[in-house]
Amino acid sequence: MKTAVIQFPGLNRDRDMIAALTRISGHAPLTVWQTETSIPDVDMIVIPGGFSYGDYLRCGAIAARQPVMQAIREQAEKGVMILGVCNGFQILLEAGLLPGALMRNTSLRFVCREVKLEVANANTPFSRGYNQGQVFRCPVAHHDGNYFADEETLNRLEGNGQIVFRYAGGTNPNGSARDIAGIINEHGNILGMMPHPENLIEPAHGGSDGRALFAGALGVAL
Ligand SMILES: NC(=O)CC[C@H](N)C(=O)O
Repeated sequence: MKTAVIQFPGLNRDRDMIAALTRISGHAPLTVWQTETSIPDVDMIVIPGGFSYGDYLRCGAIAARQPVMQAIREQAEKGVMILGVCNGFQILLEAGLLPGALMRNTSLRFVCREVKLEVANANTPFSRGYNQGQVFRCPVAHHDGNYFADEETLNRLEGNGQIVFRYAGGTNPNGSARDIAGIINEHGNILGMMPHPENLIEPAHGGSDGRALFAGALGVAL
């Protein structure tokens, strides 16, 4: 399984993502800078978290308009798996690759803590490493994680099984509609999620609940 990690100025979780992908797949991902207009053939492209362009304008808005996004769009159309985590999720929304928006947390504070996630749909390439309904631990760290979409869109996401992860056990940290933590596109190859599974993959992190996401997506053993 070959992977690529996209880099924008201001991201800070790219190193964690590269480490997670390397440890779990056994291969270092390619790194692709935002000015590239093509992406070599890989099985999964990851947009990691952080503060691209200092979160100016809106989180992810400037990154979403850089040249590499056209290349991501082309790969997505070919069916390549695209994963956006946190700022990566914000970028996918700003690029129109996923529906809805991420607004300021209802607390108006940056929230850095652990939450519980429930697998609302285990039948996707990104969640197949978990069981349907499984609840697992995952860290979050963001100030704009409050997922919003109009009722019609929320109903459609729900009806199609496009809500993949939900905050569980009253741990919704940001006010997201219907406790949404992660959604997938209709075609089933683009996933955006606010929490950071790459930060809980080995005992030194205090647990390895995030590992199944990558192992499942990459088709490797846990
Ligand atoms: N960890 C992250 O990716 C943070 C995303 C974004 N900068 C926010 O705070 O909402």
